[in-house]
Amino acid sequence: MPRTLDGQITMEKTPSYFVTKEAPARISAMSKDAKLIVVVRDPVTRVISDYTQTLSKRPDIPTFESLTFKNRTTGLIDISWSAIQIGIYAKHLENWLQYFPMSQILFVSGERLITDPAGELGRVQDFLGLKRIITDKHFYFNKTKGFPCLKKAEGSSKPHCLGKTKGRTHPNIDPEVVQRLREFYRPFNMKFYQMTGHDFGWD
Ligand SMILES: Nc1ncnc2c1ncn2[C@@H]1O[C@H](COP(=O)(O)OS(=O)(=O)O)[C@@H](OP(=O)(O)O)[C@H]1O
Repeated sequence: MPRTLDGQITMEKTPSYFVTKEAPARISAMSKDAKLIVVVRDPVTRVISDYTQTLSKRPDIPTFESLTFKNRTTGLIDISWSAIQIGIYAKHLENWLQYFPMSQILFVSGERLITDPAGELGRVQDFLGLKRIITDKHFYFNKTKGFPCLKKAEGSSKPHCLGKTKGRTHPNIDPEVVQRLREFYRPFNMKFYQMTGHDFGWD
């Protein structure tokens, strides 16, 4: 990681940190004052998104349903599937709270990042102690992409949307399977809302 000069903030992003058991101890050993930012979305949509990403790389993987259930008849969810595990946010957060106080962790809503990117980035800027430089005027809704995009990319005068691997169309999943996943995640979501003091509205 490059050295941080006065007036600079060094940021590092790795999606798997939040769910890696060893990460909190390692990061705390590096810097106890580090601020942690985690983007979380409805774990049910997350697992479908995760599956969509794997499917795009390996079209021969089993169906979503067969990966989700250990036993389809009883509705027993296969919690050994990493895509299911990752969405149990309360469990992962417990690990982090052994090393960091909640005041050093910001959970960004993945849903609001789409519906109100400037609002969510406002929270990020406040959390980092920065002036609110990024505001509504930096974004526009791109109808083709179906997502908000930047009016101007950094160092360029051209608009910029995220790439093709962000915002893929999800396959249709049997509503019964989705319902079962909702039931599975509900208690973990409730616990997560309690721990963070924030209702993300995923039910
Ligand atoms: N502005 C904008 N444009 C495009 N996509 C957006 C945007 N904001 C949030 N998202 C959501 O980001 C999801 C992909 O991010 P990931 O978390 O998979 O990224 S990462 O690979 O883990 O870094 C991606 O998930 P999918 O829709 O499942 O592809 C998007 O829903």
